[in-house]
Amino acid sequence: MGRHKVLNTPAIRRMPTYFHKLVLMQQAHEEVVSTTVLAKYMGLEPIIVRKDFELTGVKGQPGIGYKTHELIEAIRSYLGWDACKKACLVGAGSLGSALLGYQEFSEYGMLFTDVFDADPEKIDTRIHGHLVRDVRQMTPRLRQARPDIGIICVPAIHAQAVVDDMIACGVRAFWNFSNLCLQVPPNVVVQREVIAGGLALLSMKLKTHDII
Ligand SMILES: NC(=O)c1ccc[n+]([C@@H]2O[C@H](COP(=O)([O-])OP(=O)(O)OC[C@H]3O[C@@H](n4cnc5c(N)ncnc54)[C@H](O)[C@@H]3O)[C@@H](O)[C@H]2O)c1
Repeated sequence: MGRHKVLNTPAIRRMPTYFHKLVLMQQAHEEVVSTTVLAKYMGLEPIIVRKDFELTGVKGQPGIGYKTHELIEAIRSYLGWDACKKACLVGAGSLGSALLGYQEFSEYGMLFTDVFDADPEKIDTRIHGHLVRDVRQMTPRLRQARPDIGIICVPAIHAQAVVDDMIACGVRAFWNFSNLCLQVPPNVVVQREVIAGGLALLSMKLKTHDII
């Protein structure tokens, strides 16, 4: 069995927040940034921020900090946002349409190259400029287009079948928005996104702070 590098998930989850703040700082012509400033902004200990930046390979100057543009590029490279990834979205409903309209994905190196749906009302229409194709055309199209990422926005009951078809076409990474834990072979990676998880945490914070 292949050995996988253990990912520092909390650090990876913090990277986009650093990135967005650094871009704002760059726009404000702040050419140098210290870990103390970022740590205060994020409510973290400076040592955590320093260790996170170490992962990217960027070098700061003691007593001065990091060059903002170098840090931005180091984070971009560490996250693989400097390489273009082709994404195929299946299920162009409420959520799928919202994702298709999110312009910033291109800054993170992700481009929508294919969109599929099963609804005759949506097929052959354009959503945020992206052509929606009949899901029955998916297999021949994907064998040719070879997307890097499959984005799953279909109802849970259809998600596994859609993913199985995509795996058969060679798709090896899935961003799963459906309310289903997908079963995939070991050479396939899945990242499940659950907005309800954030809401659950917020609800618990409300409860424990006795706000409601
Ligand atoms: N992860 C989250 O936090 C989160 C948030 C919202 C919705 N969801 C989930 O995302 C999915 C989509 O939600 P929505 O609100 O956009 O629903 P929706 O009904 O608006 O959209 C679903 C779309 O999938 C299409 N579809 C159905 N079966 C298909 C198939 N076999 N092949 C291709 N397309 C097919 C439908 O025609 C429709 O356009 C659901 O599974 C929902 O539970 C998850």
